Amino acid sequence: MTAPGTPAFGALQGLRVLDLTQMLAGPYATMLLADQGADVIKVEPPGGDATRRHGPFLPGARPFDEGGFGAYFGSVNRNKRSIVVDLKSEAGKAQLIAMVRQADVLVENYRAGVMEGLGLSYETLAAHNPRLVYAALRGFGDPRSGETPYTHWPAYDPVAQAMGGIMGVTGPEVGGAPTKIGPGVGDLLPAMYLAYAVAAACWSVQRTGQGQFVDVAMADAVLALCERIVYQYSAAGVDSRPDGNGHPLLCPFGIFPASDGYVSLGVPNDRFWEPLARIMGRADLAADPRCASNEARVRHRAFVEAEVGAWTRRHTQAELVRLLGGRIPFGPVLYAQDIFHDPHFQARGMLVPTEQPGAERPLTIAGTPIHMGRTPGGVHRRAPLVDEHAGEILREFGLQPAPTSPQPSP
Ligand SMILES: CC(C)(COP(=O)(O)OP(=O)(O)OC[C@H]1O[C@@H](n2cnc3c(N)ncnc32)[C@H](O)[C@@H]1OP(=O)(O)O)[C@@H](O)C(=O)NCCC(=O)NCCSC(=O)C(=O)O
Repeated sequence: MTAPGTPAFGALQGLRVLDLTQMLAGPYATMLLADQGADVIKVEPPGGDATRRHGPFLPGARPFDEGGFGAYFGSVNRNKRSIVVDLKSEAGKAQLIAMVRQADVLVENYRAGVMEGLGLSYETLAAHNPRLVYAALRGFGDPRSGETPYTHWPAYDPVAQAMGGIMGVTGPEVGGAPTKIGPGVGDLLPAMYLAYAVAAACWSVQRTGQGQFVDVAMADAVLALCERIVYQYSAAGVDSRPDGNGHPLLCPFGIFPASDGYVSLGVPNDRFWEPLARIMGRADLAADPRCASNEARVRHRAFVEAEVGAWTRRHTQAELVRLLGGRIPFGPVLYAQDIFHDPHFQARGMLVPTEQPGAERPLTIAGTPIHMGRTPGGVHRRAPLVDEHAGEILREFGLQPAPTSPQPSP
């Protein structure tokens, strides 16, 4: 049956998700569900999710202490509705349990033990709804699926990036200190795994009628991304170290200078090496024993990268686009300003204007990279104000406002 608050679009239409998440990791996971049509109800603490205060704020935008939100919150909480429920009050706990009885999924990213401390453990909630898929995202996982020395450590993105192995392979090759990846992959990756796991668990509910506890650790998700360091160490005893802008097994494969910026190219096989050498005006390199195969190029990496780099830096990015685009795996290194003007991202719907309440102009946020032919997802609703949908949500669940819960905003 389709839940009343569910938008009429998306493959997950009809899936009701109670979203008790905060910061980036949990909200990104529920955003992935909401983008495909799930009815994601953000259950916020009194005062709202603290990340509402993170900017930037467009001129005139409603401030966070009046229930508004900055761009950080606006990006990852689109397509969701909001209700404030004080889970530290008896009335609030009862309200959540009543909502759980009618929901399909609950997602939270508190520290291990927080929900138990509130008397709202998975076991308690599953007793009220055995079909519930309960998804937890923590720094080092939940004790239910394996206690570790770090189970109770709080964690943010850099912690997961450091311990999951990705910082150890990122940074300058020579004398390189470990380097953090720009976007919060320590949050975003576990969020993606969690959303995938929720979808899988929901399919299992369809077949068995039973929900389950789903647990993704940030550190594990990052290691899963770094699968190469695992097999390299296992097979050859090779410890990880910063890869620089290249690849330990492929060459040329990385970033090269243009006269006015940088470009990237990936030429691991002869099918692309031969045309690259020809376009460079260096047909001799296609036959040179130092370059004849990927293995030879990896062995003579310094020579190959110097030859390719000496040629690329004589051209502008635009010239290189003309010479190499579509002929070999190639692309210019783009910054945000370039991306806003690039026809590809416009055509693919990746730059989506949304309302930031009170603001004089729309806030552009990143769209969904998922395109589905029959059940398209996308951004259909701006992020919610604090408690914005309390009235309609309570009505849909057949509930009265809890005495401690603020009245719905006008
Ligand atoms: C993010 C955290 C470090 C934040 O730590 P804390 O600020 O100490 O929060 P905790 O989760 O431990 O506890 C939350 C507290 O809020 C209370 N709480 C929560 N919701 C409610 C509501 N609705 N009503 C009343 N009280 C509430 C809850 O009972 C806890 O109270 P008390 O028990 O009384 O304190 C931690 O939650 C954590 O490690 N989470 C798992 C990993 C994770 O998701 N990290 C963030 C990734 S995002 C990221 O890195 C990034 O954005 O960058």
